[in-house]
Amino acid sequence: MSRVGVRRATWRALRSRRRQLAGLCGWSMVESLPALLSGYLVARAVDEGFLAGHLFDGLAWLGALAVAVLVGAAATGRTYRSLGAVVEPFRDELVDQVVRGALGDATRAGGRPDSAALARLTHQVEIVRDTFAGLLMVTRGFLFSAGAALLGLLALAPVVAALAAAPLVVGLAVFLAALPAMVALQRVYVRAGEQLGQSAAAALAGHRDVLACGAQARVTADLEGQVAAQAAAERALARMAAIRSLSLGIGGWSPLVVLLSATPWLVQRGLTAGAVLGALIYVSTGLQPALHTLVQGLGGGGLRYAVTLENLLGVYPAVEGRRRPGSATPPPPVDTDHRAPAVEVRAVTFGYGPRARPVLRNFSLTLRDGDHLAVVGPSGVGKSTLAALLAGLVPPQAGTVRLAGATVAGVEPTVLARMRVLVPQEAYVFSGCLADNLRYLRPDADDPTLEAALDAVGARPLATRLGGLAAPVTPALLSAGERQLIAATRAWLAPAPLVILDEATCHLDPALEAVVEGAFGKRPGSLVVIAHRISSALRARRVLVLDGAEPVLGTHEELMVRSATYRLLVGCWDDPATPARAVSARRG
Ligand SMILES: Nc1ncnc2c1ncn2[C@@H]1O[C@H](COP(=O)(O)OP(=O)(O)OP(=O)(O)O)[C@@H](O)[C@H]1O
Repeated sequence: MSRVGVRRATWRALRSRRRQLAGLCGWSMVESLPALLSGYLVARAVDEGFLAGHLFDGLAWLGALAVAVLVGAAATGRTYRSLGAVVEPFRDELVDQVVRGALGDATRAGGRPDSAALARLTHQVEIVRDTFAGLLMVTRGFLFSAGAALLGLLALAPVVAALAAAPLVVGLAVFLAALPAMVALQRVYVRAGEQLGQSAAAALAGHRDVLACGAQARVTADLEGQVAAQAAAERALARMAAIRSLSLGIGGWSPLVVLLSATPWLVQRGLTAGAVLGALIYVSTGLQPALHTLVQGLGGGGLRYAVTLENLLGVYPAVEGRRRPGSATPPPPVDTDHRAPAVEVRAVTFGYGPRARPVLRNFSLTLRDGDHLAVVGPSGVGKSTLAALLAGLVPPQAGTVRLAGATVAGVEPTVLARMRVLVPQEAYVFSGCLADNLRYLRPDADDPTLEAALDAVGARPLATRLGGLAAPVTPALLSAGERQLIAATRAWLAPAPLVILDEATCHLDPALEAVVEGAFGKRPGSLVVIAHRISSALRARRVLVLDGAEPVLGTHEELMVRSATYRLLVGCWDDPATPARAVSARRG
C-alpha cells in the first residue's frame, strides 16, 4: 500500500467530517487569541502605560491580555471535544475494517482468525488514532498560532513581520524537504521491528521443532541479524533528529537573533521600545513554540501515523473504502478446466519437517466432478493432513495437487475460496446475526437462499430456536454441534465446487449427520468427508483407507475384502447408524 493510499485515507477522513473540522478550526481560532494579541497588548502597555508614566493604563493593557489568555484557555477545552468528533469515527472505521478483514480471511481459509495478528492490528489502530489526533492538533496549532503571531507582527510593523517570517519559512522548508526521508527511515524501522517480532514469536512457538531439527544456531543467527537490522534502523532515525534541530535553529531561534541585531536600525526607523518588545514576544511565545511543536509532532507521531496507517491499509486495503458484505469485489477468476478431474493429486509427498517421517509418500488420487469420497484410517495416520493438502493450506514437498486443473499450492486465500471449502472439526462461528454467519462465503445470497440452505442441511429447527436469520448469535452460548451445523450451512452455500468435511459433523447426532452429508451429497460438485463414523463411509461412493502402508481405494464391499484395516475399523466403530438400510440407500 502506497503513501498515496495513506494520503487518500487521511483526506477522506477529514473531508467526511467537514462540520466537525470547522468546529475544531473555530475553537482553534479563539484559542489563538492570546497569540494574536500578546505582543500588541504588551507594546501598548509599555508605550502608553509604563514608559509614559501611566502605571494603571499599563496594567489595564496587561489585564486585557489576561482576559485573552483566559478565553484562549477555555477554548482549548472545546478544541479537544471537536478533536474527538473528528478522530473517533475514523478509529471506529479502522477497527471495523480490520475485524471484518480478519474474520473474512479466517472464514475463507476455513479456520479461526489469527487472534494474535488481530490484537496487533487493533493495537496499530489505536496508534493511528492517537497519532492522527496528535497530527491534527500540532498542524492546526502551528497554523493558528504562527498565523496569529505573524498577523500581530504585521499589526506592529510590517518590517518586523518580514524579518521574522523569512527565517521561519527557511526553517520550515528544511524540515519539509527532509520529511520524505524521515518517513522512509521510519518505515524501515517499523518493518524491522515487525519482522523481528514475527520471527521471535515463530521461533518461540516452534522451539521444539527447532531443537528437533538441530536448527538452534541458524535460528539464533537469523534473529541476531534482525536485531542488528532494527538497531541500525533506529540509529539512522535518531540521526535524522539532527535535521529537526537544524530546522528549529533556523526557523525558531534565528528570528530572535535577527530581531535583536536589527533593533538599533528598527528604532532609528521610528519603532518604539514597546513595539520591539512586542515583536520579541510574538517570536518567542508564538512563532518559536509553534514551529517547535510542529517539527517534534510531525517528526515523531506524524511519522508513526504515516507508517502505521500504511501498514494497516496494506493488510486490509478496504480500509480505504468501507467494504460491506454484498458489496465485496469478486475474487479474480480461477483458471480451471472443466474437463479436468475435480481433484487430481499426483505423486505427493508431505511431512511436517525435513527430518520428520512423511505423512504421505508418493500419494496419488483422482476424483471426478460429482464424486463423493470418504477417507478413513487410524488416528494420526494423516487424514486431516490430506484434507489440508487438498485445500491448499499446506504445500506438498513433492508432487502436485490440482482442483479442476488448477494448482492449489501458493494460491491466494480469496482465489482458493472459489475452488474449495474446508470445514474443520472446530466450527468457526462469529458474533453477529445468523444471516451474517451464513452469508460469509456467499455475500450475495438473499434471505430465501439462506432459508433453503437451512432446510437442506437440517438446520431449520436450530434457526427457529435462535429466532430466525436476524437473530444474534453468541458462539460461546451454542453447543459444539450447533456451531458445526451453522458452519455446514455456510459451506453448503459457498460457491466452491469442492467441499471437504474434516470431521465437521462429529458433534452432531448420527441422524442429523446423515441429513447434513446427504445435503452435501446432493449439492453440485464433489465431496470429500474425513469420516468420523462408519455411516459416513457407507454413504460415500468410494472410500480411501489410509493406514500408513499403501493407501487403498474402493467401495465399501471391495474394501471389506481387500483391506484388513478397513475391516478392523468397521468392527471397532460403535456406530448406531450403521444399519443395512444405509448400505442399500448408498447403493440406490
Ligand atoms: N502441524 C503439525 N506439525 C507437526 N506434525 C503434525 C502437525 N499436524 C499433524 N502432525 C502429525 O502428522 C501426523 C498426521 O496427523 P493428522 O492430523 O493428519 O492425522 P489424522 O489421521 O487426521 O488424525 P485424527 O484422526 O486423530 O484426527 C500425525 O503424526 C501428527 O502428529
